[in-house]
Amino acid sequence: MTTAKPGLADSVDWRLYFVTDTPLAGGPERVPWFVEQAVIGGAGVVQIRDKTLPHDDFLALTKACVTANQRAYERCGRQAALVVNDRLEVAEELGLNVHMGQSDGDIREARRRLGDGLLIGLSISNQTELDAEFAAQSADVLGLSPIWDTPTKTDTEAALGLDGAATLVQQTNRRAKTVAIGGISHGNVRSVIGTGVDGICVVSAIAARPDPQQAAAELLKAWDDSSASV
Ligand SMILES: Cc1ncc(COP(=O)(O)OP(=O)(O)O)c(N)n1
Ligand SMILES: Cc1nc(C(=O)O)sc1CCOP(=O)(O)O
Ligand SMILES: [Mg+2]
Repeated sequence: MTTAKPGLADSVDWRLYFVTDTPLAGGPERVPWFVEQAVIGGAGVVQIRDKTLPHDDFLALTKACVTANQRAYERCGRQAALVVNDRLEVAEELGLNVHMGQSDGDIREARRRLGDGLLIGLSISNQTELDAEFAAQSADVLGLSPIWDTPTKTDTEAALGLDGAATLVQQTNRRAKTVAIGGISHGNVRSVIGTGVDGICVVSAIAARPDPQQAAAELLKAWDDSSASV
């Protein structure tokens, strides 16, 4: 077993990928509202990320986000692919996709446990990491990280910049989906889309905005505006 079954990654709309942030939302009880608003605004993927909650609280938060995603579906007819950050046991228990960093454990073990009906994301910060992953591919989507330094997460590798991201996208030969993360805002999103990634991934550009639904809709619209030039 390697990547997920054929067609699964293609069935996801990667263009706008929202990663939750509990402090920015104002606490765990506020996170599901941000998820619902982001999905109604057009996010095709939502990652539940909380680096500090104990297991049971994170499990409850993730379940509440599943419900929020269903509520969004009832309101707008669309729902997002849900991804669990780091916590493979929660992804396994709830039957959700997972995103892992380079230090989050063995991605091949994650594939064995999740099977081929769920998607696995992996953070990639340089060519060496990309080569290592493709030597025995398990990931369906690569988070190119970070594009720029960001106050939202400071323990990152060196920033790739637009040229670094574009080079990595080319090196994938489309063997995996690519999403860009780190420092992406309404002001620079079009330049990131121009690197050839399948999606842009944001935290604060949605989670720190008073109207997350509108913020998401504006970010998604950047794809329409740029489609003539990509
Ligand atoms: C889509 C996406 N890409 C990269 C990351 C960062 O993952 P990681 O390096 O494991 O850092 P944490 O998010 O776990 O702090 C991501 N979460 N999502
Ligand atoms: C969760 C995360 N991972 C990153 C990485 O580079 O791996 S940067 C990041 C946070 C991105 O936040 P914002 O959109 O507010 O810049
Ligand atoms: Mg991680």
